[in-house]
Amino acid sequence: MWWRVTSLSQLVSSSKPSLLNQMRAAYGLKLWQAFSTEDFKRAEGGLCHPGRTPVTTFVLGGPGSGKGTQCTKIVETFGFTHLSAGDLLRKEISSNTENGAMILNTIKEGKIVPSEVTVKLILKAIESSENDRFLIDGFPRSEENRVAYERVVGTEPDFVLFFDCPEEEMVKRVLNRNQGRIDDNIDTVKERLRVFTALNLPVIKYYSGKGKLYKIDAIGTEDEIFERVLPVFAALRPKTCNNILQKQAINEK
Ligand SMILES: Nc1ncnc2c1ncn2[C@@H]1O[C@H](COP(=O)(O)OP(=O)(O)O)[C@@H](O)[C@H]1O
Ligand SMILES: Nc1ccn([C@H]2C[C@H](O)[C@@H](COP(=O)(O)OP(=O)(O)O)O2)c(=O)n1
Ligand SMILES: [Mg+2]
Repeated sequence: MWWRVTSLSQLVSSSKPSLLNQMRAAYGLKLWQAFSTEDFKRAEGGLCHPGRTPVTTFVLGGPGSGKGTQCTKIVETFGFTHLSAGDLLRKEISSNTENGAMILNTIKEGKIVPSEVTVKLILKAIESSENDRFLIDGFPRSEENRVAYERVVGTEPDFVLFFDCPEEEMVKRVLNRNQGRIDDNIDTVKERLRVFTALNLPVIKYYSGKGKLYKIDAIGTEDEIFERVLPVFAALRPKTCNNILQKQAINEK
């Protein structure tokens, strides 16, 4: 199997008190404040300008798998900035920009907008934010997306979440989403599922091969799923602390 099996499953198996509450007790109410900028610093250089080294997490999964729902919870708990590629594209449509009509048609047909357009929107959003940790939701949706991002940004994401959900459940959720979205209909969702399998699964497989993928079972209540997400972020701290300690040791020599 090519999925990365995280060694964190023990952490989520018994949830009384919940892992979230255990972490709150350990770090205080606003968990993300425990993850200082220093914790997240990696190599020299930066994403968009010198000295800037944000943490980036890609959030993947089929339509209706719960990406947006879980991103909201991650933001509340860990202080990430949520950048939904779909939201950025929908904003282009409602602002009547030069690409608006093309984006609308592409989304209606369940296809993928050219990478150049989407990467530019994501970069603009990162650059206009002061934050140093980003959840990039619904991107990359194809190898073309992935390669374009890496070419422009010059780095890979720190890790990738994949919400694994059966098709039947995804269809049910999309058709009940009730947000007035032009693509939340049976014909578009069928095409989106086809596109997901053909174009997005190879990206997921790619990150699995790189050891960056965290596969999350997306069946259950929103809170149950979030309990599965938590250890992925909790694991950031010791790892990055180790890096900092190593750096300090080198500097002190
Ligand atoms: N665990 C869950 N169980 C049932 N419904 C869910 C769950 N998580 C999210 N939903 C609902 O399913 C729909 C799709 O969720 P959303 O977060 O928009 O998914 P995505 O961003 O992956 O398309 C929304 O109406 C949301 O409220
Ligand atoms: N990287 C991306 C992300 C979204 N899009 C387009 C095509 C997608 O079907 C729509 C909607 O994306 P969005 O992430 O909002 O959809 P879901 O939350 O998975 O239902 O936007 C894209 O073309 N390229
Ligand atoms: Mg979404």
